[in-house]
Amino acid sequence: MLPMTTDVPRIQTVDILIEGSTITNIGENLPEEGVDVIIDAVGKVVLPGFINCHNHGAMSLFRGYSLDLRLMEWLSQKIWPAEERLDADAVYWGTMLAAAEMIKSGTTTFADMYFFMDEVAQAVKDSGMRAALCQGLLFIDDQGERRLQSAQKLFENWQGKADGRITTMVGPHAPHTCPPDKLKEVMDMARCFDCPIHIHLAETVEEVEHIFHHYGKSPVKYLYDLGMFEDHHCLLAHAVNVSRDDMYLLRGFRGGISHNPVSNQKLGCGVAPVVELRKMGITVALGTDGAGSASTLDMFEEIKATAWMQKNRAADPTAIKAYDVLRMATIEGAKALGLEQEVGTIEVGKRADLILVDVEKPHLYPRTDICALLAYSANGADVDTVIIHGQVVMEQRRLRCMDEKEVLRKAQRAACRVILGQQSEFPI
Ligand SMILES: CSC[C@H]1O[C@@H](n2cnc3c(O)ncnc32)[C@H](O)[C@@H]1O
Ligand SMILES: [Zn+2]
Repeated sequence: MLPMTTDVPRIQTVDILIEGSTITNIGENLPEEGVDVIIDAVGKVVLPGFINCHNHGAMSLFRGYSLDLRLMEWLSQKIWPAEERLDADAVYWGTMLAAAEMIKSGTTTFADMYFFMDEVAQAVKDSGMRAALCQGLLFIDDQGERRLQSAQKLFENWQGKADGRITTMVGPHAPHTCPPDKLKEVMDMARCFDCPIHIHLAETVEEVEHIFHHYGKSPVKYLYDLGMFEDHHCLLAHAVNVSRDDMYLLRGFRGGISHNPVSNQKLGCGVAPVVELRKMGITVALGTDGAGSASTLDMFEEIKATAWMQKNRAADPTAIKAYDVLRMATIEGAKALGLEQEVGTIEVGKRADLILVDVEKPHLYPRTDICALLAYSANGADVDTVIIHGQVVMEQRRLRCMDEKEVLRKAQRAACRVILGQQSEFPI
């Protein structure tokens, strides 16, 4: 196993004992008496499950729909009109589709910001995943107040539910969709619930220009001056277009950044200064964003994209190493969500959120440096078995908590309804 507990890679050949939802012992040749289920991990590498720190799960319904546009055109002309046709059933099956894909590619925890959060939470409960959920709070129409009430209901109904697999956050969408008075209200709400804040920040140059035009400062400085980084735990999605001054303002803030490189590349947003942020001691985790922009929810793709983009940005292949990026996908993700006491490493006392990666494959031979093979050569289809909260949710690539065919069928039907506005099928 690769426990991700140390700053440098440490591979151990050991047994892992799980009792209930918790890892209770790690060691060589642990006794088998009284153990109900034994999983033989020969030929596999056991890792902590990946933590996808920024997603809009039900946007998996928009995969392949409306591509090759700038962010604000994509959102305002295509996605937001389609999202008006969303209903509870569509969000449930869209999130189940996302959960199926995430589990099958090794993700055990995800952060989600969306609408119809009762259905998102139900899908998390049913799929067996762990998630940090927030109602998306946009104030661009007359629905802002209703969304604030939904955020309160999400906290009241779901915080700590599904055996503790669900936690909640407060989710102002972005500086350009939330006016300052609403951001203050949202910060009060986060303080009152003792919840983290999850927000998109500095994703595009257009956002930076928009905020500069209205407030005469950068998006980071705008949130800083509002007091967002004073005492709140914040999860900042993107932070691509940040200056050196912005980075100094962020130094020491509680929480972390979700770097989402595939979505950033696809939308032409730029390359986040990950190496510099990390050098300043800022936690940088990984996320996919919704499959509408990222196209897949496979964290192995984010791991590779991070490595390639940062090496290229620095014109230096030593700028970020395979193990650094694996840490960003695991323990750094746990820190960004405030869940580092629970998940992110394989340690006695932590929740049993583990993945078994099958390395008996041509593209993972010869057995040289395991970290390099996992970060640069493996892909989601190499994940064989997934355990979340002590429960085996996938074994030999078969999902155990959902009927995969039903999920595909129901998601297809929902996507037709939401995108086409009717029950008809897409032309092939
Ligand atoms: C308020 S719920 C989430 C909201 O965000 C939209 N969205 C999806 N991807 C992005 C992105 O990359 N940047 C900003 N906003 C995004 C989604 O469509 C929902 O409306
Ligand atoms: Zn997003």
